[in-house]
Amino acid sequence: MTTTEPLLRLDDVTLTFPDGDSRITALDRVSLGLARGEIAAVTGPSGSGKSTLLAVASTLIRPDSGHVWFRGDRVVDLARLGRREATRVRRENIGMVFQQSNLLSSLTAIEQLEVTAHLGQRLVVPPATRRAVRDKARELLEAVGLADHAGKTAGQLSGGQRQRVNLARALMNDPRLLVVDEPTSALDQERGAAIMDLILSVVRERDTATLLVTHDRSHLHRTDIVYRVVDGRIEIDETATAAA
Ligand SMILES: Nc1ncnc2c1ncn2[C@@H]1O[C@H](COP(=O)(O)OP(=O)(O)OP(=O)(O)O)[C@@H](O)[C@H]1O
Repeated sequence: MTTTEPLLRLDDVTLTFPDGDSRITALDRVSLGLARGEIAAVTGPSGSGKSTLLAVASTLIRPDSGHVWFRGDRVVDLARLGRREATRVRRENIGMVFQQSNLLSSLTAIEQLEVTAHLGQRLVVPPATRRAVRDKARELLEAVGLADHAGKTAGQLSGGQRQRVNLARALMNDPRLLVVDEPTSALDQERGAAIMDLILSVVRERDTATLLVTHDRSHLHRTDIVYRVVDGRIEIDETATAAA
């Protein structure tokens, strides 16, 4: 890759899963590039491979073949990393927001963010670092409109509020890449629209490259490019992209 290369580049990525006696092709020779700060929507029918694409882009699954070039401190091929190195790259560079908020039920909103920041650090964290982490967590909770809810546990928050904490947590380590998988599917329409609006505003403001899987077409015009995945193959949705 040269310096003009994108943050993330998938080259001819294929991934299959076992399916009885045969295998199902979840990603079929997928290629795409995502520039720094670019927001890409990923649409397509159920079972077409969207979540699998995000899993590959965020090191959770290694594809059978192809390359997943990621430009962090140095350029690495996520498709070739061992588990340990993949975890390190993910923690340092990639934030994830999934359909369910999967917060730790006993922790308060601010603690959810702090735990993420301290993951991978030494067991004894210096007080100055702890303070800086807390300030950062407060600032992010404020950015997602939860400044007054920092002390509430996951169970004391509504679904929409939990998803806001989830977003703030995903941004805690200033990821170069954010992957977001159907963040509104567990919410009613109004709350879903508010979360989508928040995600798009926050990533744009922070210039965070984002891969956003969504069924909600009403926000596509706020993204930079719209992809469509059908049967594991990816193509640019020219009409939706032109309107973006
Ligand atoms: N862990 C797995 N084991 C076996 N098959 C899988 C696994 N994960 C996904 N698949 C299959 O791979 C294909 C793509 O699934 P994927 O979850 O990526 O689709 P999707 O587009 O995200 O669907 P949805 O919109 O319903 O979430 C599907 O046929 C699915 O059944």
